[in-house]
Amino acid sequence: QYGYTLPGWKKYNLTYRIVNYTPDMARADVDEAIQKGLEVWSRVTPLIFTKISKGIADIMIAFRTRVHGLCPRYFDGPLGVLGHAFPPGLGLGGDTHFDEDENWTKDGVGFSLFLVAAHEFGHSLGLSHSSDQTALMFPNYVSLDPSKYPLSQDDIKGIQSIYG
Ligand SMILES: O=C1CC=C(NS(=O)(=O)c2ccc(-c3ccccc3)cc2)CC1=O
Ligand SMILES: [Ca+2]
Ligand SMILES: [Zn+2]
Repeated sequence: QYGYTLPGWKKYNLTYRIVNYTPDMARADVDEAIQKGLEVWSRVTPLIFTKISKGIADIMIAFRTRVHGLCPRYFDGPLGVLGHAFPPGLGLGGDTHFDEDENWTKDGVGFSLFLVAAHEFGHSLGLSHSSDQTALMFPNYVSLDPSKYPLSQDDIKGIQSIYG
């Protein structure tokens, strides 16, 4: 008990809401990419994610550009930063924004929404960047084959140190 746990959610049952959709992809494909991005983490923790369609969820997901709403961070147009997410907490905590100026894709040209979402949700759950270049939490986008299990041992060690 002398150790400390990283700031994570104090509960295992988290809600998420997709506030708006990118025109780049079919709605069903966005729903699936987000759901799979969350499943990457729920598979290795006791976390349970429940999708809600109105009201305030723990993890509010939105596609935004440039300066947007009350968000203290802004986007930079095409390329560069693809998304950002806030660490666990009230209000903005856990919220995840994707840069609508990117070309989002399921399996074609552009950035894989599933991969970027899985990375950003790592932040929403309390993880920071990893120096392990095979890690999902590595700071640079690597177009992994999404069908491959994107979590590295480093990611699993990190998330289980918060939600063991
Ligand atoms: O906190 C930050 C600040 C900058 C970021 N850069 S990004 O949006 O271009 C980004 C970089 C890497 C990824 C990624 C890394 C490994 C696997 C899949 C995606 C996703 C988004 C991502 C991020 O989460
Ligand atoms: Ca951008
Ligand atoms: Zn934002």
